[in-house]
Amino acid sequence: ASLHLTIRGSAQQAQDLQLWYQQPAEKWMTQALPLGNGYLGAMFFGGIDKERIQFTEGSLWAGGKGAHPEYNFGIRENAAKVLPTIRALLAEGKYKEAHQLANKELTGQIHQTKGKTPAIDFGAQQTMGDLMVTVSRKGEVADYSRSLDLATATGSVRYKVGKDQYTRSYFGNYPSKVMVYHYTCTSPQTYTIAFQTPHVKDHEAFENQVYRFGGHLQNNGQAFETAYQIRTDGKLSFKDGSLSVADAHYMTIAHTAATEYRLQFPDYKGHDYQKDNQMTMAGIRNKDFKKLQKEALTDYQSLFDRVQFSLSNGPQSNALPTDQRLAAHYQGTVDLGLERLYFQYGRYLMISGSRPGAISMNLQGKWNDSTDPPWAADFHANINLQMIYWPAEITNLSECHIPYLDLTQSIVEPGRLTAKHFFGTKGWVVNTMLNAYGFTSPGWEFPWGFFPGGAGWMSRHLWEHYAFTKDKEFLQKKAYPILKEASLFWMDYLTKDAQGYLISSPSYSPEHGGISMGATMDHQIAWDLLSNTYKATQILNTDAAFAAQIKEVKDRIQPNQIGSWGQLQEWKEDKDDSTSRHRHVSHLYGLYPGYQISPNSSPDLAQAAKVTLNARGDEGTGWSLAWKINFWSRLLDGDRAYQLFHNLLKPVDQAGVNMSNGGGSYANLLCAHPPFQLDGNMGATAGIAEMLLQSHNEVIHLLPALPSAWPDGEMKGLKARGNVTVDQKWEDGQLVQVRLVAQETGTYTIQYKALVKEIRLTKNKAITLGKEL
Ligand SMILES: C[C@@H]1O[C@@H](O)[C@@H](O)[C@H](O)[C@@H]1O
Repeated sequence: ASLHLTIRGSAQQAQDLQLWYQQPAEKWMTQALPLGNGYLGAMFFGGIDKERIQFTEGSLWAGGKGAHPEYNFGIRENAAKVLPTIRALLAEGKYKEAHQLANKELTGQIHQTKGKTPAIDFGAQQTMGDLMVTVSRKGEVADYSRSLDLATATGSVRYKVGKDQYTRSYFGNYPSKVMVYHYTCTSPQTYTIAFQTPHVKDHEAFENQVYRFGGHLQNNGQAFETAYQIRTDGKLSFKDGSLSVADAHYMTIAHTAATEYRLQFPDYKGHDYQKDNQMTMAGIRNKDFKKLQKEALTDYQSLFDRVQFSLSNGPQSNALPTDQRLAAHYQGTVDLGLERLYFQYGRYLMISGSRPGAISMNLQGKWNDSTDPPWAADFHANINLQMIYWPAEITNLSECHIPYLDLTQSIVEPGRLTAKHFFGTKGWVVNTMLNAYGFTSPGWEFPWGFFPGGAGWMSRHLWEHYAFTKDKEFLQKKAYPILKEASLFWMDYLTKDAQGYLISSPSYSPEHGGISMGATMDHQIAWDLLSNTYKATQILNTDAAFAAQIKEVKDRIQPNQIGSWGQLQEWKEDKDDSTSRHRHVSHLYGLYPGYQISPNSSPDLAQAAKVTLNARGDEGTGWSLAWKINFWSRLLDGDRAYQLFHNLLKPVDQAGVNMSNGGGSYANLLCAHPPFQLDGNMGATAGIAEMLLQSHNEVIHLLPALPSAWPDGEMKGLKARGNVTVDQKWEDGQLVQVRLVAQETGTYTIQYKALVKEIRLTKNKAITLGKEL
C-alpha cells in the first residue's frame, strides 16, 4: 500500500513548538516562562516597562553545618538497636507501640535554626534573586507577545510602540555557562539593570563592563556571586548598584552565577566560585551576541533534534495563546499540536535544567523563586526525583542524566552512615528525601520520613544508564560498585518471616498506611536491585560468590500477591482499602519503572495491577497522574494512558498545596501538584515515549500502547535498551514503517502486536522494515 502521510512542513512544525501569550506574566509559578543553561534556572515575566528575570543556581542551598554546628546529616547514633523490638511488636500486631518506638528512634535528627529561614538545618534550595530591567518608551503598546520556542530554546518578548519595534531574546548557553538576555528597539532607548536578592551582600563592583555581586546566605553563610557583562551601542554608566544604558538600539546582558558549593561529603564547599565567574566572563569576551546565540543553538539542537514527534490528520494549530489552548483542549477541542508540544516541553526542561558538571535537578528542577520553597525544593526520593529523570534515556538525552547519577554517587558515603546507625546494615541507604548536604537519614517524623527503598530506587538509574548506552566502562567503574553496596543493604535488612519469606520490616509504603511489616514496594525494589546487580556481575564476569548469594536472597523475597478483591496487595497482609484513592501507588513499582510485572511475563499480576488502578481512579496529584500514564502504557492500554495524559492537561491556577485530586497544568504548562513540581512534566514526557516504545523485558516492543486519539503519526529518535535508536511511522493506528539503528552488532528481539521476531542488527547500519517486520 502506498504511504501518503500528510506530515506538516518543518517550518509549521517548528512554529508549533512554541508556547505564547498575549500579555506579560504576573505570577511566577503559573505564568512566568522557564529558561536554563543546565546550571542556572531563570523565569522571565515579560513585563513591558519593567522586566523581572528571577533566577537561581541549583547549588545555592541553605542548611547543613553552616546552619547549625550540631548538624550531623540527621544521624542518630546506633538507633538500629530498637529494630529487633520493633520487629517483635509488629509480629505481635502491636502497631501503635511499634510506631511510637520508631518515631522516637528511626527519625532523622534535625536542629531548629532560630530566627532563620528555613527553620531547620535540613535547609532548602534558595532563589538567588531577580534581575530587574527597565525599558523606556513613549506611547501606547501594541501587538504584544511573549513566547518560548522549544525548537531553539529561546524566550521572546515583542511589542510595538508607534512605529518602534521592541524585541527581547533570552536563552541559556551551556558551553559558555551564561544566560543571555538581548534587547533591541528600532529607535534608541534607555535601560536600567539592577540585581535584587533576599540574601546578604558582601561585595559589589563594576569593572570592564562586568558587574559582580557577591553575597552569602544568612542561614548558613554559603557564599555565592552573580556577574553580568553588558554589551551595547548606547552609553553605559554605573551608580549605586544600578547600571544605566542610554540611547541604545541594542543591549545584551551575558549573565552567570556560582556558589562555593562542592558535591563532596562531608563539607560540601570549597568551590572557587569567584574564579569560576571570572573564567566565564573572560571566556565570552570575544563572543558577540550572534556567536553566543549560534553556540547555544548548536549545543541545544545537538540534543533536542535527536527526537522528532509528529501527529497528523488532526487540528493542531498554534493560533490560540497557550493558556487558552490548554483550556480549549480540556473542554474537548482536539489539538494534537498541544500534545506534541507538551511532550517536547519535557525534553526542553531536561536540557535546560540538567547538564554534566551541574548539580542534579530537584523537585522544581532548577526553578525556584523562594527562600522557603515547598518541601524545601529538595531531592525527594520516594517518587519525585526519580520521575524527574525518567525521560532522560528513552527520549535520547543520556547526557542530561549525569547530574542525577553524580548525585547518587555522592550520597553513598553519608548513606553508609545511615545504613549503619539506623538499620544496622552494611551498604548504603537513603530515605524519603535528601538535601544538598548528605542528609540520607529518615525524615524527622515517622512514618513519612522512613523509606529504606530510596537507595535501591535511586540506583536503578545507574543500571538503566548502562542498559540504554551499553557503556561497559561506566558499569564497571561507576554503576556496579554502587549497585553492589545498595544490594548489601537489602541482603542485611531483609528478615525471615514466619512463612520463611524474606520481608522488609519495619517498612512503610510511601505515605500510605502507617508502619508495616512487608511493604510490597520494598520487596519489589529489593528484587529489582538484586536482579540488576546480578546481571551486572554476569556482564562484568565478576564476584561469582556474591552473585550466587544475590540469587539465593532474591529468590526468597516475599513474592507479589493478589488480594481478596483481585487487587495487587500493597502489603504482605491483605488489607488494601478498595475505596482508597491515594496518590502513591507504590506497589506497582514492579510494573513501572520496574519490570517484575508485565502482561507478557505475569498476566495475573498485571490483571491485579489493573484492579488496583481502577480502584485508585484516574485523578490525583500531578505526578500521580503522570505515573499512571506509565502504568497504563506498561499494561498496553494506550487509550487509558491517553486519558490520564488528558487529565494532566487540566488547566489549574491553584498555587497552594493540594495533596489529592488537584493535579493538572498551569498556564505556562508547568506541572501542578499543586504547587509547581517538575516531576509531572517529566513523568508525562516519559509516559508518552512509553506508549510508543518499550524495551524493559529485552524485547523492543513497537507501538505497545498507541492511543486511538493518535491514528497517524511519526516518532523518530527514541531509544530502546541495548542502545538502539528507533524511528516509527504509523497510519490508521497501524505501524507502517520502522527504522532501527544499533550501536552494537547483535541479535535483537522486536515485537509488534503478537508478532515477535529476532533480527540481526549491524553497528551503525540502519535497517528499515515495513509492518511485516
Ligand atoms: C514532594 C512531595 O513528595 C511526596 O511526599 C509526595 O507524597 C507529595 O505528594 C509531594 O509530591
